[in-house]
Amino acid sequence: MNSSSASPVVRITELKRSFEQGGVTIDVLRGIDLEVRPGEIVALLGPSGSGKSTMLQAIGLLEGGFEGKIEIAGVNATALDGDARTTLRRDHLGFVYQFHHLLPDFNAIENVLLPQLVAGRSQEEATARATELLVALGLGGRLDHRPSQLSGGEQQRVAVARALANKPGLVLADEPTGNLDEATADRVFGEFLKLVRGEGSAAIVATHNERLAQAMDRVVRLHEGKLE
Ligand SMILES: Nc1ncnc2c1ncn2[C@@H]1O[C@H](COP(=O)(O)OP(=O)(O)OP(=O)(O)O)[C@@H](O)[C@H]1O
Repeated sequence: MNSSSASPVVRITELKRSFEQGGVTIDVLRGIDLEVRPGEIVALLGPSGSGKSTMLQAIGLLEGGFEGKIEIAGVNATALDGDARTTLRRDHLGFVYQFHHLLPDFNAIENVLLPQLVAGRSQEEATARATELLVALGLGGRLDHRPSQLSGGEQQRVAVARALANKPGLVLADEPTGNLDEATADRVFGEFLKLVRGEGSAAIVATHNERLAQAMDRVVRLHEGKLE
């Protein structure tokens, strides 16, 4: 089956999200439709405040309060209860944020192991997978370093390895290199793309950076609550 005929890893229909602030309603997402195919890497561009993070949080099943439909791997997530959503998220989604959110008391390999153990993988299997990913990201010599003993670029690489650990069909990345200097951001972003492509995962990557966006398979733009 080629990727154009494969069913989408995510399908969003008429996604809407508003916030009440001081008695005023702000309509941030005003009806978003998007389909992402397996292995497709989509850049989500838009100015600050346009709703990129809000959209990723909805797709990541991290927040309620929206209208519309979100299907992940063919499952209508909007119809699920909390536990079933958590399982769907764990089995199909990986997350990378602007700040690494690694656990400070655990070293690199443990940070990548933990989500796999939660998903029921054996310690041996999880260790092998974590090592494979960290080595692929050039961190073979940093496996037992804690986040505070790593550079910013290294911390983000560990966060990338953690996001991919459970082989998610879809990675959601919110400004994944936004906290790094330009040269480091370019390097880490290149490694991120290579690894995601190698793994065959799809991704939606929110960014301000037009140049990084052009390296992806497709660019969509958020403007006044709609995708262009
Ligand atoms: N919990 C909330 N309560 C009220 N308003 C919110 C809340 N979360 C987001 N907003 C508003 O929604 C709009 C979109 O925010 P969002 O963080 O999604 O934008 P963004 O495109 O990711 O911006 P940036 O690129 O600066 O991260 C903003 O105007 C923001 O103030």
